[in-house]
Order: sequence, then structure tokens, then C-alpha cells
Amino acid sequence: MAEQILDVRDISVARGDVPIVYDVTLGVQPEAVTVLLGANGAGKTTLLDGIAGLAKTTSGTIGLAGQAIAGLPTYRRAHAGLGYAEQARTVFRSLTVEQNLLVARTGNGDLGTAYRLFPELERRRALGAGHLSGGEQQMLVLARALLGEPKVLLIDEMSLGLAPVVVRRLMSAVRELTSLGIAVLLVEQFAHLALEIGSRAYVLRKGRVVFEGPCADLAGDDDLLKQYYFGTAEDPAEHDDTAEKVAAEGEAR
Ligand SMILES: Nc1ncnc2c1ncn2[C@@H]1O[C@H](COP(=O)(O)OP(=O)(O)OP(=O)(O)O)[C@@H](O)[C@H]1O
Repeated sequence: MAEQILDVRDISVARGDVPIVYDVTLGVQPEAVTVLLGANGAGKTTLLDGIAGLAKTTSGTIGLAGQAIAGLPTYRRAHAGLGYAEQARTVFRSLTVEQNLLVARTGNGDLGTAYRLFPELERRRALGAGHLSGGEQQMLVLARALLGEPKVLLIDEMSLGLAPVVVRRLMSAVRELTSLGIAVLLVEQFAHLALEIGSRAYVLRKGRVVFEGPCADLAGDDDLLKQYYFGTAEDPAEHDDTAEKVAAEGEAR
């Protein structure tokens, strides 16, 4: 496998004293999108929180561009180059779009780059961010993350509540992030769209990696995906709407 810019080895993550993620090994390659999939409750957010230092890792190592970061507080992981667009992350609604970007800028972060990626935001630069649509707010979240100049960006379910056409737009922006030199670890319920832009995929079930391989191996195969999400025989007690979402998304394509 190619060199990895984010090298997660055997990490276990707990919420309080409750173990949620077990012995996960995962690699993110430079300038590529790595996709992390799994049913609701599989532990995806917990894993990202563990990598970012927002949840307690009880074992394992995390390397970011060769630097060991597992023992560092969250802000130092950010300084080392780890960006995190958290699930349901919001913008400063009372500030304008441009003020939101200025507040997020570190070092040499260039607003021009953010506006080239999202011309929608440039057109609304003087507008209060609270007046943006849901999709535009998510663009602003990504643009703010970009201005933190991350080497690796963790993105957690940016499509929550958005229409598929908007999600497609966001996905193409995520792909462009990689051409700016940013590696992405993408958690996404719209699995097909994520697999279209990703190179490598991982599927998490009950806190463990049950699939690792090229996105192409999962793309277009709903049955295989469901099998990895739920196991060969789905346990009705664990049922959630993810399978329907995968199927509905397939039909909508
Ligand atoms: N703060 C917490 N304290 C205790 N348990 C938690 C906490 N947060 C999440 N959990 C539990 O951890 C498990 C994994 O949740 P997590 O949010 O990481 O999953 P996920 O794969 O991101 O799911 P979703 O797609 O619903 O966000 C779930 O069973 C959840 O109930």
C-alpha cells in the first residue's frame, strides 16, 4: 500500500468507561479520499472523535505525517495538521460568510482558494451565514476547515438532512480538496456517492473493521454493502434505516 499520511494502528476508543471501537487499524493516503462506512451506531463518529482527541483512546497509536499524535490534546493535533468537520457542525449564524472564514483562517490560509472552491460563498460573502441554505452552510463548514490548512481532514456526515443533488455538489468539492493537497477521511451515509469519489474504503460494524479494500469493490453492489453493514443475517434488534437508505439511493441513481 502507498505511504499513509494518517496511520491509525490498533486503536480502541471508549465513551466514558464504555468501549465502543475495538482495535481499528486504518490508513489514509495523501491527496485521496478514504471512505469510512457503517450502519447507524457502528462507531464511526466515535472513531473520528478518538483520532481527533475528543474521545478517549484506550490503546493503539496514531501517526500524522510521521508524528505520533495519540497522546496529544485536540488543539495540538489540529496544529499538527488534523482538521475535523464534525457531524452537525454549525457556522456562526450572526457573522457574515466572510467573517466566518476570517475567524477560521490560520497562518497563510487563503480566502481566494476557499472562494474558488465555493463560488456560491463568494457571491454571498456579505450575507449573514444564518441566511444560507443548509447546503451552503455545509460548504462554509468545509471552507472554514480548509482555511485551517489541514494535512488530513476528517469529515463526519456532512450530508445530514440535505437533498442528493446538494450532496453531489459537496462530494465534488471534497474531491477538489484532495487536489489542493488535503487527504480526507470521509464518513458518509450516502455510501454510493462517497464510494464514487473515494479510493479506499473501510466498513465498521459494532466497532470493528469488517471490510477494507478499494472503493470499487463495494461500489454498485448494494447486497455486498448491506452484508458488511449488518452481517450475513441481519439482527432485527439492530435494524435501522441505513439499509433502506442504501437501497433508495441506489434506485435514485
Ligand atoms: N457520549 C456517549 N456515551 C455513551 N455511548 C455513546 C456516546 N456517544 C455514542 N455512544 C454510543 O456509541 C455507539 C456508536 O456511536 P457513534 O455515534 O460513534 O456511531 P456512528 O457509526 O457514528 O453512528 P451514526 O451514523 O448514528 O452517527 C452507539 O451505540 C452510541 O449509542
